[in-house]
Amino acid sequence: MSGKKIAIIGGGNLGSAIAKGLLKSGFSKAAEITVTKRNTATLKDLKDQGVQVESDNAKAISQADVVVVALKPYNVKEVLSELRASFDAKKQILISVVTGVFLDDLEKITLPGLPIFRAMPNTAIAIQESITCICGRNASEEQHQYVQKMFDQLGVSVNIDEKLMDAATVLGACGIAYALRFIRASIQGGIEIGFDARTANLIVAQTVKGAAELLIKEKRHPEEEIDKVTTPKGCTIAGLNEMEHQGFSSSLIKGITASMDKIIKG
Ligand SMILES: NC(=O)C1=CN([C@@H]2O[C@H](COP(=O)(O)OP(=O)(O)OC[C@H]3O[C@@H](n4cnc5c(N)ncnc54)[C@H](O)[C@@H]3O)[C@@H](O)[C@H]2O)C=CC1
Ligand SMILES: O=C(O)[C@@H]1CCC=N1
Repeated sequence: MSGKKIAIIGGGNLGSAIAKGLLKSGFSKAAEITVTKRNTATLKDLKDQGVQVESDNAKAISQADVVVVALKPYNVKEVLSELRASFDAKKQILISVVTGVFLDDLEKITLPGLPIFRAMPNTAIAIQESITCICGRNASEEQHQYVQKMFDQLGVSVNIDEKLMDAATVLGACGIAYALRFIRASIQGGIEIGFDARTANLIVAQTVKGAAELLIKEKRHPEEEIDKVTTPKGCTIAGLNEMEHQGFSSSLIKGITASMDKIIKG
């Protein structure tokens, strides 16, 4: 239990997922979390669990020890610059999960010297299975440890250099969508070869989970595991090679670089 009051500014997809993850993990009590949104009606689920929902950002920030900003990138400057007076650089830390807004910009919009972190999680944070890349400035060792502990409760966290934050956005945050699209395509294939959608979904999702666990728990390289599956002249290699002839790996790599270009060039 952290004991700190956390204000999440912007209770959309990610802001709400963070609140749910903090609750489920036991890192925060419901009464320690405030989630803000202009129209709080859609936050009923969180409110029913005892989370404070609020449309007044200034009030939420001034009562918080930790401010998590989960606004859309184009809203950040406008919203935060009006809230400058609510921050306290001596007592608070700011954690931004916003894509493409630098530590430099965040410090200019808020207060000089305010301990500021950028964290890039993905939506699996709602079930404590996110990968979250973190970087920060102006923070003490204790504050760094707090932020890392917070995101470790919500999955796995890794400290990175800020210059890799856009790449982290693509690989981890966008990555969950790429993985889900792989799963959806596999389900469609599974239906074509005879399964009903529900059974295909279960088989594919558990297969992907197993593949990921082999890499995470056993620290194996994917190709080492693939070699164990590909019987000579067998059906796996026939399928894999056809996928590669159709551009499977190439399309993924091109998709990843297209996402990166979109962040960099807008
Ligand atoms: N959705 C995702 O998977 C990820 C999103 N991000 C980043 O997180 C941020 C939020 O993304 P989403 O949650 O997907 O967007 P979203 O649009 O679902 O959430 C933003 C929320 O901010 C609220 N909002 C707008 N103006 C406000 C104001 N003045 N005061 C309080 N709330 C206000 C909106 O009503 C909305 O609910 C973005 O910057 C995005 O780049 C980062 C990693 C993953
Ligand atoms: O698509 C987006 O722009 C956001 C950033 C990472 C995930 N969703």
